[in-house]
Amino acid sequence: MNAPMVGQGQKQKVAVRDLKFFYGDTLALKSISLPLYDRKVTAFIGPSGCGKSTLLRVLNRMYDLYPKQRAEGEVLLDGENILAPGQDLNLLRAKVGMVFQKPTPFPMSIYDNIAFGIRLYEKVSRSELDGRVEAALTRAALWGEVKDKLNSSGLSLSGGQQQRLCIARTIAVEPEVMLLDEPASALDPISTSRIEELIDELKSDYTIAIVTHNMQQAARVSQYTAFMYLGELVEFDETSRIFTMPSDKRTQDYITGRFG
Ligand SMILES: Nc1ncnc2c1ncn2[C@@H]1O[C@H](COP(=O)(O)OP(=O)(O)OP(=O)(O)O)[C@@H](O)[C@H]1O
Repeated sequence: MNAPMVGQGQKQKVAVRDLKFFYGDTLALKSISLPLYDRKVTAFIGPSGCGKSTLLRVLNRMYDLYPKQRAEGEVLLDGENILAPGQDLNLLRAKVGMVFQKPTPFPMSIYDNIAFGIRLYEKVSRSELDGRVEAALTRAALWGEVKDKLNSSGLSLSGGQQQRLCIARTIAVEPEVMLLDEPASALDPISTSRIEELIDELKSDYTIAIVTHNMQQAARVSQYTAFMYLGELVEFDETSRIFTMPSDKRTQDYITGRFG
């Protein structure tokens, strides 16, 4: 595997080292090592069941909510192993935010969807909160569409708007890393391209990992791509290389649609 040579000179915001992941006795990730470079987008691709979502869920210890799931190895965030015991998981999840495939707004107003997370982590005045809500919605390219109905339910928005609301909610707590699990797969083509534009824009401030089944999307939005197969990392490289001259035949077969 060619990971150590790729992206030399770039800062590794996250370094995954020899990561194994178990669902009970089943090994779902087999010694994965890869970097997430600072303020770059890394796409995780591969056939269904290869472990993309599992890998993503390790990066903010989402799996911790489930007693039979466990990870071995290291995931260094700015050099600190987030898998080590004694981590403050709330703080970790504020630093490493996640957006899911299906938009999941809270059943509350648009304003409160954003304000909720801020209030959870910080004590801020009402006027400061207003500013933070506006800034997050603006950053998620949603402010113009919702500024006159901030008290309406988040659930009253369209699917694409709901997903941008969820991205705004993640941005509002000022994370450093954003994990996106097929964020556009439930959306129409116009909403999808808005989300892709947004990802491109967000990478100036955030380190982003995205799981996608859409090869064109991976090629459009990411600078680095990890191709996984049966719980292994087959290849990690610059996206342009993965899609033009992959070094492994399985990657070649996958990106040309021969399997998966
Ligand atoms: N809760 C679970 N309990 C047991 N095994 C699981 C669980 N979730 C996932 N797995 C197994 O772990 C492996 C990786 O699954 P994962 O969901 O990470 O794959 P994926 O690449 O994200 O797939 P997809 O593209 O279909 O979403 C699969 O073999 C899957 O069956």
